[in-house]
Order: sequence, then C-alpha cells, then structure tokens
Amino acid sequence: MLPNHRFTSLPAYAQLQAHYDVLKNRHLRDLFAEDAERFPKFTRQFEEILLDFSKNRITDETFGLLLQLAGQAGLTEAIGKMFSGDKINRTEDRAVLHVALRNRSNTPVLVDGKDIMPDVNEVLAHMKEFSERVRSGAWKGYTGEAITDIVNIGIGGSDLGPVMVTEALKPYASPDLRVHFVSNVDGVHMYETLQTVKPETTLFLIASKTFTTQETMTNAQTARQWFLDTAKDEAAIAKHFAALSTNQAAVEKFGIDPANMFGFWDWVGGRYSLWSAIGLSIALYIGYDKFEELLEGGHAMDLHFQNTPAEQSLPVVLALIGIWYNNFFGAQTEAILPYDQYMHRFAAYFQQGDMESNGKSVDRDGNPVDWQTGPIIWGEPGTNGQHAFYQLIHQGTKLIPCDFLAPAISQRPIGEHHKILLANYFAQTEALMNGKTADEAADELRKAGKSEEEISFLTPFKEFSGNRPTNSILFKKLTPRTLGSLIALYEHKIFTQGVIWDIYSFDQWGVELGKQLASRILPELQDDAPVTTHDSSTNGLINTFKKLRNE
Ligand SMILES: O=P(O)(O)OC[C@H]1O[C@H](O)[C@H](O)[C@@H](O)[C@@H]1O
Repeated sequence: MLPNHRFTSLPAYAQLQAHYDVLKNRHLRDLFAEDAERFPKFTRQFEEILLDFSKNRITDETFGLLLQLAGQAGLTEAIGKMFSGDKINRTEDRAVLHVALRNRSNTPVLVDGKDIMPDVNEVLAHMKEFSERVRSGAWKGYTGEAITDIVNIGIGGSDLGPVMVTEALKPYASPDLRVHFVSNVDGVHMYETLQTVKPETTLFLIASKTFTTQETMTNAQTARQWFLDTAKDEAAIAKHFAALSTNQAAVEKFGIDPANMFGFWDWVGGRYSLWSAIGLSIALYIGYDKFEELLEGGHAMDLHFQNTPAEQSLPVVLALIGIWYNNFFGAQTEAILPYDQYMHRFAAYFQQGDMESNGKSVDRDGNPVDWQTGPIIWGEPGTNGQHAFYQLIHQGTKLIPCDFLAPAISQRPIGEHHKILLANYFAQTEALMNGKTADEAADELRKAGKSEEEISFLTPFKEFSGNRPTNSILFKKLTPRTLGSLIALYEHKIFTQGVIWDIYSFDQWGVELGKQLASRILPELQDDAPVTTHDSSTNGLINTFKKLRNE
C-alpha cells in the first residue's frame, strides 16, 4: 500500500504557492537573459533521448521546491513498492507490474511470494515461436495458404497500444504481412476491415484482458461468423483465431484452441498491456526480435526511473513540470506534439494512458480531492497541428504546456523534408517562448510599408505574448528501443503524478457506469414500444431513435 498524504498539505506545496505568486509575472525571455546556463542546467539525457525543459517558467528555486514536493510525497518509496510487486492498486487489490513484462534483467519479481518471471518468459517464448511461424509462412490457414493479414480485435488498452506501436514502427514491418485493428462496436469498423481481407489468409487476434468486453466480444462473434460462412468447418477456427487474455475459461467457451491462447495476468493494467501478450500483433508485424528491442527500451527506462536521483530522472522531471502548470498555473490541458508522422497515434495512446489513470477525484483515503488531478491530454503530429490549432496555443487565453517530440534522423529521408520539419519543430518552441513584442510587430509593419494608422490598428493582432512553456524531447531515431523508452517515460510520469496527487492511478471505475447503463438500455431497443423508464431527455432520445429507424 502507498502511504497517504494530502497533496496540498505537503510543506513544499505552500512554498510553491508563494513562489508562484512571484514567478507568475516573470517572462521566459528574461529568465533566459539572466541565466546563460539554462540549457545545460535544465536538460537531461537518457541514452539517445534529450529532454530540454529549459523553456519552462521555472528557476532553480522552482525546480528545487518541486523536487522537495516529490520527496515529501514519498516518491522513492512508492517506486520501490511498484517494482517489488506491492499491491499498490488497492481498490482492485492488485500489484502493478507491467514493468515485469519487460524485465529483461530477469531478476525475480514476487507476487504473493511467487516469482512471476518464469510465467512472463513462457508467454514471451510462445509469442516468439508463434510469430516466427506466421511470419515465415510455416503457419498455414485451413486451405494451406500462408497468413497475409492480421486483424486485432480489441478496444481501449487492448487496441490503442498495438495501434500506436505498429504505426510508429512501420519501417520495421514485414512487407508480406498487413495488420488491421477493429475496436469500435460500430459495425462499420468491422465491415470496412473485412472488405480488405480473405478468410483463408487472415489471422484474428481476439485481444481482451477480461474477454467480456461487449465491443470486443461482439466484433469477435461477427468475425467468427464471417469466417465460418466461408470455411464452413469449426475445426478451421484453430488456424485462424488466437486469444490474448487473462480469462482462459471464456477463451475456451468462445471456441479458441487453448494452444492459441496467450495469457497475461491481473497485475497488468489494460492501458499498460502492450508489453504483454496484447503486443502479439506488434511481434507479428515487426518481428519478435524487434518486439524484444521495444521491451529492452522500456526496461532501460525502468532502470533509469528506479535508480536515478529524482533531479536526474526524466520521468520525474516531466511529472513535476506538469504539476507546476496543472496545480499552480491552473492549466487544464497538456498537448503532446510529435514531429514524426509515424507517431501520429502517440497522443491518442496517452489520452487513455494518462486520463484513465489520473482522471480521479478522490484521494487514496476515499476523500474528495480539493486540488486538480490529471490533465486533459491531446495532440496531433506537427506540422499538421500548426495549421489547425496552434493559433490558440500562441495567442489564445489559455496556457497550454506542450511536449514537442522529434527524431534527429528520419526513417524516410527524402529531399529536404526532414530539415523543413525540424526547422518548424525548433521554431515553434522558440516562438512560444519569446513571442513578439508590440514594438517588434510595429517595426515589421513599418518595414512592410504600412501607414502609421494601419500600424496602430494592426499591432495588437500581430503581437505574441510568448512566455508559453514547452518541453522538447529530441531523440536520435524512432527505433523500437527508443520508442519503448519513450512510452515508459510517459508511463512513469503518470505514475509519479498519481503518487504526488495521492490518487490511485491503476484502477478505472469511471468507465463502469456508462457500461452498466448501456446494458440496461440494450434490451429496450429490441422492440418499438416507447420507453418511460428514464429521465425525459433519455426517454425522448430513445423514442425518437425508435421512430426514426422505422420511417
Ligand atoms: O481488454 P479488455 O478487458 O477487453 O478491456 C478493454 C478496455 O476496457 C475497459 O473498459 C477499460 O476502460 C480499459 O482500461 C480496457 O483497456
């Protein structure tokens, strides 16, 4: 169990509050002018990843106080508890051990006194053997043909991670194997996917930790029926369906051969499961060796998180900077902006990772919090975002801390593209920091030949306040190892923030109510009788739906 504390009662909280009152009026331009050492002081390196957090509204004093906050919240102890298999997911009475899935050092990890590493290694060996057979063509479908298409059916954590990683690591993929993801219960998703594949050469992965999720079970049944419509023989299912799950009984009931089941455990949270059997689509797509490199990258970041003093730890730094804006500046959101097209689902992945983890409003004692917890996470790849929503980041009324991520080396070096991309990457954080003063804006207008009257009208619109904070994460190349480290970096950032905010980051009770109500409403949609069992809005909507569908 993690020790409890009141976030706002930590001594450093009050000090930070007082410090904020002084610092809130300081401009980043001036902080840089006063301190030539900001870049070396506020950058941290991990392998081929550089984190520059110098363009944040912090001084040495801010950073020192934030580190004290982490210390007072018992961060070191909490990290130890997670890695040693303590049941820190208290409301589900579970350990939190996605780190064991990528524990390439293979040191024993005990849950209830039992070392779980042999089980982890056994599933990995199964994934290796299976993915190698499928990729080499040795695994045959029911007509004797090799597999050409993988369809992963899963949702939430059983979808977003594999989608994000297979997109990010596309350059490492086998050209002979396509991968598809069906998540939405909207039949359109399954329909469109099935248009592009053939039953004889398709392997379905039914990815569900619980194997009860309505969307996934519905999609899986549809896929099964579609397959049997052609194959006609239930025995053929064994060659075309595999299950990634913790629930063996439900997998067998569905009719999947237990030999094709890849297990994992209740100590793997859904949104932290891409490192587990849920990552089978990744191993199939990029090959098991590359999947292992991804695990190694995650593990290397785990060791860094465990063994590095807080002031040197990239995840801790990211977490503290986030807390500074979330809890003192009142920022509501954080943008994740990768300047890498292959990372186009990275922000979407961490929407679940962060918001499902830290979107909580009771502390670990069950009392309502009176401080802000998890931020709203959003983002799109640069440069697309620049031409869409950056206007608001530059000149809007909201403070939006942004993470800018970019590789130094493109996976697809074509002409001048990467230099142009990176010029934009550097320019944006510089612009957000410095802004443009009224004098600078007026000078530019004067040089462009505008009249004094036009200049005085236009200047306020052309002015940029600047002082808008950013982190820059610059890495060498988006390799499987680096991606693994980047994912683990954000995972541990989320963990650190949850510890400091005194909330439980590894349950997700907030998703249950909607599920319960949907299963109550579903039977009501079976006939056309008007419903009266809900509030007037819900009744009205359901009854309008029943009318519309029959018109
Ligand atoms: O893997 P499954 O059991 O099908 O769960 C899929 C997803 O649905 C749940 O409602 C949770 O919100 C997610 O954390 C989970 O990843």
